[in-house]
Amino acid sequence: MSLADAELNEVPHLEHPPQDALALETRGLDFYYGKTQALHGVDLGIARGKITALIGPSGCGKSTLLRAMNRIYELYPNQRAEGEILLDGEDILSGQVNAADLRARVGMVFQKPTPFPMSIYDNVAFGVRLHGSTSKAELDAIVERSLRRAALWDEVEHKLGSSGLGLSGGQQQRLCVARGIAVEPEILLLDEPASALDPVSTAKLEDTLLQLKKDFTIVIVTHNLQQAARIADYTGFMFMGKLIEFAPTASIFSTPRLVRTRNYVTGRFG
Ligand SMILES: Nc1ncnc2c1ncn2[C@@H]1O[C@H](COP(=O)(O)OP(=O)(O)OP(=O)(O)O)[C@@H](O)[C@H]1O
Repeated sequence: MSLADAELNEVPHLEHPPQDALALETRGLDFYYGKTQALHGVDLGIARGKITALIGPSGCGKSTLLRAMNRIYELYPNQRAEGEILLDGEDILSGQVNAADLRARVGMVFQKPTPFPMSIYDNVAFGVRLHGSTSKAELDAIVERSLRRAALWDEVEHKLGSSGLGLSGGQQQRLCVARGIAVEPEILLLDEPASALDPVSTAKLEDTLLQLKKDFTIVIVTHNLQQAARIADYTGFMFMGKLIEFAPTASIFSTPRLVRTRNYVTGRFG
């Protein structure tokens, strides 16, 4: 049952998971593109072993927040984050955490499938090779396990030497998931991973993510509200660079506390 308009309010409502359940947390996170501030004091808690969805209108800061979590923005000039991002309690913005190590712990899958121009096998092995020496037998096992977990093994096991670019869009995206999890990250970030996929490939990717949350913490940015409702345990609603509502997904969709969240999830603006 929805709350009456009078009961909805404008004060941010953040119902985060308990502190000891958090894999990652942002505290007072601000983000700047040059002089433009794109995030304003974001406090967000990401529960370990769950799927958290970030939703909100275009330009509200969803991708920016995601990109802060593994400091990928550092690869671009004039982008900076201020505040704290705690990964297992350690502040990754403190200057003490090496970027390469961080990105092995917090992997990312982008909106458009981005297989490297190399074989399916080498795509998955890429990060593992980068992060240390592994025997051929170990590498074979990691590649197979990662492709199985990404629900792609059955479709590619006989063509591991073929180019990753020869796969369909949906397969390419699952290949990127396999590449991301091959290094056993703690957290997998996905930025609109299904936006370029057809409904069948989208359903497959969603099933894959539901399987993966047994082993990984997942954060997904999506425009697709049904997708958030289907797969996310927690959902955060962002508006103009602020996280204004955060709660278990069912509450966000059935009993949103803020007028803006209600209007967005019921399709009144977006
Ligand atoms: N490279 C950039 N340089 C300057 N401003 C940027 C840059 N990238 C994003 N912004 C601005 O930061 C704000 C947040 O953008 P962001 O991409 O995080 O939003 P979003 O919620 O992910 O949007 P969308 O749903 O359209 O992808 C926007 O106002 C955007 O214009």
